Amino acid sequence: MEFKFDVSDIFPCSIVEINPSLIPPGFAGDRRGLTNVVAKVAEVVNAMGDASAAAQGLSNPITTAERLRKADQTVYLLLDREAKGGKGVVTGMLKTGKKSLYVFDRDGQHHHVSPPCVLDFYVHESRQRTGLGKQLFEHMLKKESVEPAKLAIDRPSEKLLSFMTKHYGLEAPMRQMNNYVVFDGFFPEVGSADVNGDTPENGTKQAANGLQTYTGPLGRYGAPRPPCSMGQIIHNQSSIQSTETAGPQIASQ
Ligand SMILES: CC(=O)SCCNC(=O)CCNC(=O)[C@H](O)C(C)(C)COP(=O)(O)OP(=O)(O)OC[C@H]1O[C@@H](n2cnc3c(N)ncnc32)[C@H](O)[C@@H]1OP(=O)(O)O
Repeated sequence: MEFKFDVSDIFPCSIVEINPSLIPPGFAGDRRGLTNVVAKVAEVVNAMGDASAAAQGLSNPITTAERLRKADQTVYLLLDREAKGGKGVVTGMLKTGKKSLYVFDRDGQHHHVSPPCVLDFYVHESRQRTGLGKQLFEHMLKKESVEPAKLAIDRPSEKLLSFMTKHYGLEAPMRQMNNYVVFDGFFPEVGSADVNGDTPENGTKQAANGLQTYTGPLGRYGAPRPPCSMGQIIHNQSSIQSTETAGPQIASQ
């Protein structure tokens, strides 16, 4: 995707990470330069978010600069810095972030997890199926030190499911009520150190990696029931407590 300004001037390498500050890596200008560059980064993020939404048939973009500013998420941008006579084009975008989720495994056991998630992923139509998606995804895996099977994916398209099968051998997605998908390997093996934890009275099992297995009653959307007795409410004892964020997200964003 082309922009009216030179993207190769703003972004110093072929894959850049954009965090909520919207300041590109390596920026070393004055205050006015900063305002200018942040506006350009916002324009790129918004344009890639719009293109991704259009490619997925969504009426609203999942990725916008405004949303990124408010969330603890990362947008990775892939560039061809040599294209257009050195002006550069943006060829791909991948957004990740941690989410507090309830997910169930193949045995129907519910878990409360805060995994790294793939939230939005797009490669420009003119460059799809040329390996750029894999290049961007591999970069993210390395930066976030995560294995593909440990990711949760928000509303994956058929193309992305095919991508996960082709490149990482991940098949038979476990589709969740919140529209996320996880694969075998997401949950720790039974008997591994990860699932050995205390079982407190509230029916949750706290694992070493923060994964909680919930064995109590489930409420709407398959989530554990909120505190129901006055005693629980007064003493702020919910049925389950997140290790990562205040409230688990049932619906995707
Ligand atoms: C959480 C989410 O973001 S869900 C939404 C994911 N994004 C989209 O569906 C938007 C449109 N698609 C795309 O932007 C891209 O195709 C991506 C991001 C899914 C993959 O990026 P690419 O650069 O095409 O991937 P890459 O070239 O590394 O790998 C190719 C593989 O991806 C899958 N794939 C890519 N395009 C397609 C397609 N049109 N139809 C089916 N599978 C596809 C296939 O497995 C393909 O392998 P193959 O060509 O041997 O069949």
